[in-house]
Amino acid sequence: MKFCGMTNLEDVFYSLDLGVDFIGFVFYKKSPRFIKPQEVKNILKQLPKDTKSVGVFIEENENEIISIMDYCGLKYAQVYNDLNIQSTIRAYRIKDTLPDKVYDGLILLDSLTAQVGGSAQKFDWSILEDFCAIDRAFIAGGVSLDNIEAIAKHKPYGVDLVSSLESFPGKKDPVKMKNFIDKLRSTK
Ligand SMILES: O=C(O)c1ccccc1N[C@@H]1O[C@H](COP(=O)(O)O)[C@@H](O)[C@H]1O
Repeated sequence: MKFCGMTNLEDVFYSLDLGVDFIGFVFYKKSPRFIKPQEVKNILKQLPKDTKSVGVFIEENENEIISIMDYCGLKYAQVYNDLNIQSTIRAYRIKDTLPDKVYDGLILLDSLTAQVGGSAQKFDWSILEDFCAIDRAFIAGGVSLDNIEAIAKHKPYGVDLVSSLESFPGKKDPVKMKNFIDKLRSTK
């Protein structure tokens, strides 16, 4: 499970307490969850060394991504193009069909909407039936307490969510986080 769009230490600590596996930080300046590399570095140095931290990169090139990851101490880069970077989560934006060929490692499927990411919009999950890479795919886009059972049926590697956990963009609601985790655990 991945909780993304972290902007503060309190939300990160609580996510880890709840047992969230991947913690995401958005470096896209147009996002309301944008966080500066310096703040991410400061947060990460206060976390256990094995925390699976993820930087979300939209506009940066390979060298810029590697430089920010090294500076912050990030473990994974979530990227939206084929890039030659180790430890990526390759994100694909889905309208109504899945890509014919997908990257070898972890992948992420989010809905294609006017804004990139954090849209709270789901794609048609019925297309996941028989998807050959479901066991290494995070499903994102509008995942919430109300639809976790529908997505769990497809047995993805994980789910990734932002909007449904927030009290406002950039700030997580602890009650929503806890309720989601409780529902997810009772669904498995
Ligand atoms: O969260 C953002 O603002 C964001 C901005 C740019 C790229 C990705 C972003 N987050 C990703 O959005 C989806 C989930 O969004 P939601 O649950 O539908 O709100 C997930 O992949 C995040 O990593």
